[in-house]
Amino acid sequence: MARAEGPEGHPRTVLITGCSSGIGLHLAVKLAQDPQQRYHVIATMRDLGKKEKLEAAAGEALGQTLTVAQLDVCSEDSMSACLSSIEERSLDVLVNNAGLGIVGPLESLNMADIRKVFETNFFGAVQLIKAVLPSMKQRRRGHIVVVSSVMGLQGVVFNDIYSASKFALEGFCESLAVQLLRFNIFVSLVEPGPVNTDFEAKLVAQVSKADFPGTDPDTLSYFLDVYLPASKDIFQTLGQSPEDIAQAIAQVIGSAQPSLRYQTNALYTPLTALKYADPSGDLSVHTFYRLLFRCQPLFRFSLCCLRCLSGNCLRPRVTPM
Ligand SMILES: NC(=O)C1=CN([C@@H]2O[C@H](COP(=O)(O)OP(=O)(O)OC[C@H]3O[C@@H](n4cnc5c(N)ncnc54)[C@H](OP(=O)(O)O)[C@@H]3O)[C@@H](O)[C@H]2O)C=CC1
Ligand SMILES: CC1=C(/C=C/C(C)=C/C=C/C(C)=C/C=O)C(C)(C)CCC1
Repeated sequence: MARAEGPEGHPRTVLITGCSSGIGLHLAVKLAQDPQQRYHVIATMRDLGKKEKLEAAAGEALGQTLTVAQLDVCSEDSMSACLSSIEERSLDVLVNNAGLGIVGPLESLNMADIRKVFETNFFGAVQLIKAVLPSMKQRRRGHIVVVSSVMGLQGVVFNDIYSASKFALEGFCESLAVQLLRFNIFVSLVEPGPVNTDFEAKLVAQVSKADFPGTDPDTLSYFLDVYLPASKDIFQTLGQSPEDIAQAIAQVIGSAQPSLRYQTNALYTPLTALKYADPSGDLSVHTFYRLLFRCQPLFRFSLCCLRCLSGNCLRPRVTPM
């Protein structure tokens, strides 16, 4: 089986979506600053007005091994314009990173916001992958990377829609991988747990503006008083950095025989493993239920232990004002 690398000595062209912040920004910079100069990065974002942060982080790589381009994954025109501008450089690696979060009681979410999450997280990736497949198949070479999530493997309470959008990506990639292997094209799902980027802040901002129509008091209390504080703990205790994820994705891209799945957070894997230990789902549901509703104090204690085990017990805790 041919290796996933490009032709000898030529840098591989990598297109990344969602590079205005977070994981996408860190990955674009990391690949563009590759010591062996193995990559030419096309770092895309939907709003070029936000490119300063990326350009500042890219330093001398800007204009050399890093090009910034506009791409809104929800717009077919934007995608076609971006892809045709790179026609002469056929794409070796596509990283579908762009994504949108949504959290809260299902009754309180409106269908337009629900659809926007699927348009971005799922159909945006589908549209791009569909567009690049013919040229990758023609060249019998390519690597499609999708930034999924632990929530694409195991649902999390009050993350019903977001998790569903990532499950959709998992089923899509799992199916595509078999056919593409025939063409020496690899598909890789990267599944981070909580990552400390703007992602969580955007969710908190959404929640602070929400008035939760159609939600009963008990559900609202479980969400606001139980889930949100526990979720904050999780980000503080288990949260990885966008740099950690960029490093993990760079290794996936540099692999000669990339796998289909890569979880990035060893502390989270016991939770995504539960459903394989008990296919009925009872173990997963009851474990999450107990972690959330039964052992709040113990859960926080166990998170503190996890934090200490992972060597972060000296990490300054930001206490809400
Ligand atoms: N943070 C976390 O805990 C985790 C995140 N993930 C996934 O990682 C990926 C990156 O998220 P992260 O870096 O954390 O968060 P950020 O919110 O920092 O990054 C999300 C990026 O997606 C972009 N984006 C959103 N909608 C579109 C669109 N229609 N077209 C193009 N770009 C778009 C955003 O651009 P803009 O600035 O214009 O909004 C932003 O650049 C997402 O797929 C997310 O689901 C997975 C596991 C954990
Ligand atoms: C683990 C866990 C919880 C929260 C998990 C969270 C909040 C995970 C976030 C993952 C993200 C942000 C993925 C993004 O794609 C609860 C429900 C609080 C309690 C039960 C155990």
